[in-house]
Amino acid sequence: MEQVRYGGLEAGGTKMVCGVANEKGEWLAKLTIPTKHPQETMPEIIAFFEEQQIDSLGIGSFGPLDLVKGSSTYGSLASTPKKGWPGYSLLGAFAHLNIPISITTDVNGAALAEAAVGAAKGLDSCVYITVGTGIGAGAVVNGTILEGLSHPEMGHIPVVRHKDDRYEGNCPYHGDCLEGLAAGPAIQGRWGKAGVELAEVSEVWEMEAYYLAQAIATYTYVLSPKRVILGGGVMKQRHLYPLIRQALATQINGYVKIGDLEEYVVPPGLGDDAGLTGAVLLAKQALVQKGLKSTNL
Ligand SMILES: Nc1ncnc2c1ncn2[C@@H]1O[C@H](COP(=O)(O)OP(=O)(O)OP(=O)(O)O)[C@@H](O)[C@H]1O
Ligand SMILES: [Zn+2]
Repeated sequence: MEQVRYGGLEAGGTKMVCGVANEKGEWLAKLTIPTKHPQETMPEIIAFFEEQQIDSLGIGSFGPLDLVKGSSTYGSLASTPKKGWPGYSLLGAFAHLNIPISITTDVNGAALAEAAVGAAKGLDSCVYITVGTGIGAGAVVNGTILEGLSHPEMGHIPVVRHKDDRYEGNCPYHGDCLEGLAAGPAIQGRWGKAGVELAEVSEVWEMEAYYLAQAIATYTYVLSPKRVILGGGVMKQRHLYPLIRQALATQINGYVKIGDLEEYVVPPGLGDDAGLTGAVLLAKQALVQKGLKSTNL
């Protein structure tokens, strides 16, 4: 029998990573191109997947996305500031391939990949948070990615301000939500320099940890995940991990029995392939759901 070919697309605001993998998860082909206007970027991606003769496709995309079941614009990008992309249907772009397609957020894809083969391997729940230009989080609950009305927007939860924080916050929708106070651009806006140049300034990271710990406490109370994975550019400041664990312990104050915090709050287990791995797992699930394949994942 010919081998199955799973297509994965990690659609990012900066770059598009495409890959094709077989059943064993071995990469058969890959393509990375910069994200420009969709009219420029998408034809190359579509041609790649056509040529690769994939059997199903998984997409983990930057958002916000319309994932409202039954919506006529299901699988389209919503109000992104990226030129040309609002309203663009990622799902529609591949409809003519006539294959099963599954689409979710990049962070849901990353959570799925981490739960399957990464830092939460063997667990049936986790939350994956990225702290970069924005803050986003995805979750696996009972072995399945979490979607509902559409997809979660965990980066935009309200947080209690740090007593020394005078920064107004920069979320265009909420001002001082989590993303508005703690994503990379908020660090730059508050302290006047990019995070990478502030590595030695302890107040910066103490405040950052205070906000991220609040988010983790909230996700812990609401979702009760078995592990929380933190990635993204800002988390390259490795000293943030112990600071976050400490702040989390203080904030939860023993109310939830978490166990070893070093095992609860962890860095990603997958490297640069995380997004693509998640996308390929979605492709596998899409094929199984269509009944075209019966093996378990
Ligand atoms: N080593 C570092 N230390 C602190 N901050 C960093 C570091 N590297 C990158 N950043 C910050 O992370 C942000 C970029 O995040 P990231 O590298 O995850 O890219 P991104 O893909 O644009 O983010 P997003 O996933 O939100 O779209 C910038 O605000 C940058 O200042
Ligand atoms: Zn917000």
